[in-house]
Amino acid sequence: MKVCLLWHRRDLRIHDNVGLAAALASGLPVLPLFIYDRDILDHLPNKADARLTFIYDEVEKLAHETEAAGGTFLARYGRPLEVLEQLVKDFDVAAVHTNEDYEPYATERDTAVAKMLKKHGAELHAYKDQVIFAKDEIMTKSGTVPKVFGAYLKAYTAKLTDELLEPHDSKKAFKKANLHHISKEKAGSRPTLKSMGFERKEQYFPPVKLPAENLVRNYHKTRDTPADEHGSTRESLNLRFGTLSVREVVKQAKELNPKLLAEIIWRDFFMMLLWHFPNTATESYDPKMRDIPYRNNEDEFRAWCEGRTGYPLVDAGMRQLNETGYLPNRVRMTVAGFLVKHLFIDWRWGERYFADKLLDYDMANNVGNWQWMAGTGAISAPWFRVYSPESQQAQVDPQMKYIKKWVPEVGTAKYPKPIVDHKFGRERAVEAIRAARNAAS
Ligand SMILES: Cc1cc2nc3c(=O)[nH]c(=O)nc-3n(C[C@H](O)[C@H](O)[C@H](O)COP(=O)(O)OP(=O)(O)OC[C@H]3O[C@@H](n4cnc5c(N)ncnc54)[C@H](O)[C@@H]3O)c2cc1C
Repeated sequence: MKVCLLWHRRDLRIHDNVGLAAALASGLPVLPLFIYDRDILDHLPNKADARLTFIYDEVEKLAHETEAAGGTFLARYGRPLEVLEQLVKDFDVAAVHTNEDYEPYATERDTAVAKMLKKHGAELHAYKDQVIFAKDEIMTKSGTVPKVFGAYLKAYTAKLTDELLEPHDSKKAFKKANLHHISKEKAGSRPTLKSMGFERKEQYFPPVKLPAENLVRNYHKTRDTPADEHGSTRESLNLRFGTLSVREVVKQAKELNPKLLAEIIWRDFFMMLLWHFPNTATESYDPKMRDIPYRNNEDEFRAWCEGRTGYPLVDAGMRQLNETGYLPNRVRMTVAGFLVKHLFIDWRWGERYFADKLLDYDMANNVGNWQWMAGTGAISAPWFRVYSPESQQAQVDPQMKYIKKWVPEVGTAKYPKPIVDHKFGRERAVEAIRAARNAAS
């Protein structure tokens, strides 16, 4: 019997899922699938990984929901190309449905998968699901890639109709009649964290639900208060893994708070930029910023990683990141700016460190924001702008509530002296960047 696969990746949910809705409507019985991708997992630095724990729990939830609806959920550990080729041989797979992923690794992988499937007479169907507008759906009037956020935002909100935010009815169609059921032996057992060589890492994960209405209404007033745990939505993790649908998130923001809507649109913006310029995952977008003589002092980098710079807001942020896998946006900006300007360390070092630590790590958002802070991106703060960590602290944590939580020894003899003087660090970076830019032009 011919079947189709629904290959889950960054869309770990049944409701409002474009690819799943299309698979269920295709007329072929659907076998949902998740692949624990060795090409990604083999590079994780720790065997106890909170993100993998989150993914594992969500995949198990999907498996149980599928069984409860009368279907079979497949889970495999391996390399997607090999796993899919084996599944095509084991089952009579006519099509694989999936939702698009715009990261460079994912686009290359999907091209290879489509080619392999074609060889076997099957097709790959990929759908836009994790953003509202992708690729070149929003361009400038002259047809170029937008690099001014204000203009992009204007064009985006003008195009953002309520119909686009209507949920896709994947949940309604997720029933026995549309699902394929096979025996446990044929389905094979699902990998466990242990069988993949990992262990659980318990960490706080924000609940899989929309943020409270009250929080969203007040978001513009509370978002820059790191001491307030409910100051921002904490929806980044659920957006990252698609446990919430972007349409429900955008719909809520559109109805309740334009500032929040604009922040969420940054996410689409950075994904669009990375899709157009995949080289910027590892290279500065601005050619004049590619030969900056960063100092890259390893001891200072370590002090930054461990929250020992002598700048309380930077240290509080890095300690929060290390312990919880989360950082509020304004503190992300402060620690990033400090690394790339005051310590004058390559933005890629910081980007990689965040990639290891952030629960909500997303290549497009991380790279985009790091390049913004370093002044190297397609869109950036001016390269000569250097934020003072002390002024940031006075603005966002005047009572030092946040700082005292994470750096209890602040103000005592145990707390280190500043690793670099603000004025000295600022001038050192600005002069070196100016000289490198002049040499490049
Ligand atoms: C150096 C640096 C690195 C970052 N790395 C990441 C990352 O790896 N993954 C990630 O999701 N966000 C990243 N951000 C953006 C932002 O800090 C987080 O999305 C936000 O702090 C998550 O908390 P929240 O969900 O409560 O955000 P809220 O303030 O409640 O915002 C709601 C949603 O809007 C989106 N958003 C908000 N601010 C931004 C922004 N500046 N850029 C892109 N999207 C945004 C996110 O999806 C977020 O969940 C980074 C920012 C900086 C300065």
